[in-house]
Amino acid sequence: MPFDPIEADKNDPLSWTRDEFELPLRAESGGHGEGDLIYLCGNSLGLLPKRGRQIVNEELDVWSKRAVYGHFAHPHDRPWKDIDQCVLPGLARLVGAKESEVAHTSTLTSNIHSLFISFYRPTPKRWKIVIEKGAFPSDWYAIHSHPALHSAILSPEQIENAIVPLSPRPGEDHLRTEDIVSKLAEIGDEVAVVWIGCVQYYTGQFFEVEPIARKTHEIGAYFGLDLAHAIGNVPVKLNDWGVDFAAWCTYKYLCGGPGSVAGYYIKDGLDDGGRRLAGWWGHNRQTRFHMSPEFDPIPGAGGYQHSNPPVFSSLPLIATLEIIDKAGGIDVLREKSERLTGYFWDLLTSSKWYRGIASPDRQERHEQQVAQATSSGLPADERSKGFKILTPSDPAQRGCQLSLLVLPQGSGNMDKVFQAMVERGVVGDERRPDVMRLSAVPLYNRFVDAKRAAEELERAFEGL
Ligand SMILES: Cc1ncc(COP(=O)(O)O)c(C=O)c1O
Ligand SMILES: Nc1c(O)cccc1C(=O)C[C@H](N)C(=O)O
Repeated sequence: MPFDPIEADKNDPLSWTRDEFELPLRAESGGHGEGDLIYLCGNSLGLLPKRGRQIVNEELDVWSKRAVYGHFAHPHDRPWKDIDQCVLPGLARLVGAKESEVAHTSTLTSNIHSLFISFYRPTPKRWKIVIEKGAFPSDWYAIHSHPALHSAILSPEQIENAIVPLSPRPGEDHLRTEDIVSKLAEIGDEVAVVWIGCVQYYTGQFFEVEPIARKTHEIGAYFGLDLAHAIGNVPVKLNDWGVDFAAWCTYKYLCGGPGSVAGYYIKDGLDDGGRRLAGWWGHNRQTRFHMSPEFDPIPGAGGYQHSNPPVFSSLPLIATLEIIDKAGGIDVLREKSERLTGYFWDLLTSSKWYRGIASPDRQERHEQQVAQATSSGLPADERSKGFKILTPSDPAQRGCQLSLLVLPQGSGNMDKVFQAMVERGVVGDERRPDVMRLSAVPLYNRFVDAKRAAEELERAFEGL
C-alpha cells in the first residue's frame, strides 16, 4: 500500500498542535490564491502560537493597568521580574540540563560573546579555537574576535592562526565524526575551545556530539555548542553528552517571535577563572533590588546574566513550551519529526529532478540516479538541471531541515524554483546562490504539506 499522507495526518496523535498556531496566508506572502501557506521555514522563524498572542494581550493590560507593579504583583502569576522562571524548567528539559545550568537572557550572539569571555582563556601554549568552516557567519565573526582580546599574552602570529576551521573531505558535504576527532588529536594541547553548531545551519547535519565532546576533554579543552538549529528540533542532552557550555536562540523551533530572548547553558561548577561580565540581573534574586555595591552572583548560569529580560519577547516562548509539554516533550515531537522528514525525503529522492547527495553512503545511489537520468533520454541541458540534497540521509544525523542544492550551480535556477514555489503557496528559505532549505516542523506541518511541497518543487523544475 502506498503511503497515504491524508491518512497519516488523520492518525497523527499530534495533529492538534497545528491548531495552536496562526498560519500565514498565501496572499500575504507573495503567493497567488486563497488559503494557508505551506510554511517550511521554521528553521528561520517559527510561527506565532495563538496563546502567545493571548498572553501578549494580557501583558499589555497589566502594563496599562498596573505599570511598574507588574514587576512584582501579577494577575496571571507572571511577575515580570521573575519572567525567566516561567521558561527555565521547560528550557532545561529541552536541553537536557539542570535548571541551575540554564539562563533565559539576551541574544544568541551576545551570549556567545559572554561565554567566550569566561571560558576562552588562552595561554601561550593553548590558545586555539576549533569551529566548522561553514559555521553561521555570526558565530564565525564572534569567535574570530576573541583571540585579539588577548594580545597581552598571544603573539600576532598566534592571534592570526588561532582559529582552526573544520572542513568536510573534498567532494563531501558533511563533517565526519572520525575526522573531527582525529583533527583534535592532531592539534591536541594547543586547543582551548571547540565550538560547533549542534545542527549545522546550512546542511542540516546533526552532529554526533558525545564522541566529539569526549575527545575535546581528553585533549584538555572546553567543549561548547551552538543550539540555534537544535533546540526544539532534536533531543539535546547537554549533561549526558558532557557539554561545557552552549547558547541558543528561541525564534526558530521555539516560536518565540522575531529577535526573542535567547538563552545559554553553563555546566554546574565550570571554572571561569574569575572572568565574568557582571550585571545586576546576575545578582542574588532575593537582594537584587537592595542595590548594594557588592556583587553577589546567583550560583550557576543565572549569575552570568546582565539585564532584566525583555518581557514581551519572552511571552510567545512561554506558550510554545506549554504546547511542547502538553505534546509529551521533545522525544514525542522527534518521533513525528523523523516520520515526517523521512516521508519528505522519500518524496524528494524519488523525483526525476533528484541528482543524489555527495556524502559517501549515498554515492552509489547518486551514480545510479545520474545514470537513470542519462538513460531516460533527457536532453543534456535537462540532465544538468535538478537538485542534490546536502542533508545526511541517516535520520539520526539530521533534524527536520532538508537543504537542497539547486543545479547547475550559479545558474540562478534556485531563485526561479524558489519564486515559483512561493507563488504557489510553498515557502521555504533561500540561501543564495544555490541552496534552498525546507523544514517540515512537527508542531505545525502535516504529511500533506510535504506532499504538496514535493509536487510544487517538481512543477517548478518543469517550468524552468
Ligand atoms: C547558528 C546561528 N548562530 C547565530 C545566529 C545569530 O543569532 P542572533 O542574531 O540571534 O544573535 C543564528 C541565526 O540568526 C544562527 O542560526
Ligand atoms: N534572525 C533572522 C532574521 O532576523 C532575519 C532573517 C533570518 C534570520 C535568521 O535567523 C537566519 C537563520 N539563523 C539562518 O539559519 O539562516
